[in-house]
Amino acid sequence: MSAKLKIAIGSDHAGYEYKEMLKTFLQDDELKDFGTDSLASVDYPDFAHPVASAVESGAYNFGILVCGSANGVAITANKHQHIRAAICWENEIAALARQHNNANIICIPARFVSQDLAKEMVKTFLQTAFEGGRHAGRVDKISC
Ligand SMILES: O=C(CO)[C@H](O)[C@H](O)[C@H](O)COP(=O)(O)O
Repeated sequence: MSAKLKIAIGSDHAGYEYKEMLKTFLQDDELKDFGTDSLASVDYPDFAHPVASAVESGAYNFGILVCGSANGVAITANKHQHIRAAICWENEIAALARQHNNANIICIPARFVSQDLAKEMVKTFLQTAFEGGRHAGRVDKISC
């Protein structure tokens, strides 16, 4: 039996419905929802920063962020020193984000992918290991 993952999740209004759907999908994991809590218009940094901080602190294994294009939440999360937030729009990209980049936050563009694909990508992201090897030195060089 594998250990429960601790996952931080957040979205803006554009990602709210996907976030709620993913919470149901991931009900067997330990999930903390950092908001938003409705479809009312909000500012994505107000939710991306708390999710990134939660993962950066080590309290959570992974983060999931959802907004319209995923650009806003990814740009925000990647301001954090130990965060590697990857925008994913195909399942293979979600796998590569883990295998090659050791990404710790998946950023989903709710306005451009289906809910089924979002679920598939999240499952892949959470279940795929970092390959290390030649990728480890490259990932180490990201921080400046
Ligand atoms: O990446 C984003 C912002 O840079 C997101 O796609 C936001 O969800 C989007 O900008 C929200 O747009 P809206 O017109 O305010 O709904």
